[in-house]
Amino acid sequence: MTAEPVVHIHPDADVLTAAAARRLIGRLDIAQKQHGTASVVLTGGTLGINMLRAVAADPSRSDVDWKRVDFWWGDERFVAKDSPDRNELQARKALLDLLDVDEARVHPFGSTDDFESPQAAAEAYASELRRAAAGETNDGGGNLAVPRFDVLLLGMGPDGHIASLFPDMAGIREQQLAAVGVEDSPKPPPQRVSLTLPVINSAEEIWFVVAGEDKACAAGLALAGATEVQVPAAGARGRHETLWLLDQAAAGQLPDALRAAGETF
Ligand SMILES: O=C1O[C@H](COP(=O)(O)O)[C@@H](O)[C@H](O)[C@H]1O
Repeated sequence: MTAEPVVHIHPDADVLTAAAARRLIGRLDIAQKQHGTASVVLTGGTLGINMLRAVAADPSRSDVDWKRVDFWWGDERFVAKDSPDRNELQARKALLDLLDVDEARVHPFGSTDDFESPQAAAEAYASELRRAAAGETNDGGGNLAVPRFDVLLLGMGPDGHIASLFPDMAGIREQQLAAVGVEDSPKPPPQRVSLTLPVINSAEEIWFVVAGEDKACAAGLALAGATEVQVPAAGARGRHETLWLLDQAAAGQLPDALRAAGETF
């Protein structure tokens, strides 16, 4: 089962990140009430990190018991652990360092400090996913063993890339592995590690958080039926919800029917 995209349009990037942050807090609270724990897959990128800052600033963040939240990442730049390029480091500074988290539930990708290649870091992440999946029944990843992801956040590049899956490259075509190493990312830094599309699509809910005119063309193509190889964002579908949280500028080239059906906030 996969969910058709639903579009929410916000006036600007600040309103969008504040609304997405409030929504995430509410969703994690519900997940904890249902399952005892909650899990979120974080994204890097401008909006992804600004959204985490907005979670930190939201007074309702105390609704969530952050010690019972698992934090995963959709992708990582394969650089040194203390590099400012690391999605993990940016997320820690924006949010995790301000919360009382259980470090055993924080699952960053490995860095160049620990692994010789992005492929080795990807294999290790797949093993960590398998370990976390043990004891959970989640068949969403097909033959890939993955834990339950309550919410998976995605930014999107102007080329339509999601996580570190780029148009017309090997990563977006990968169906057998849970995570892949990337050697030649068109966006620097060139070496990266990423979840694959089947694992992304095993999430209960996928939320795109996208702002800016430079993203409008890719958003329009993704929602108008482009293939995932052309526009990787087109292939991401949550099991129960696929939400496109956009600002007005990013929504500028949506198909008319979707724009009309989209909720404006
Ligand atoms: O490099 C990356 O870029 C994308 C999009 O970032 P943005 O700054 O254009 O919003 C992001 O989703 C990904 O996690 C990150 O590694």
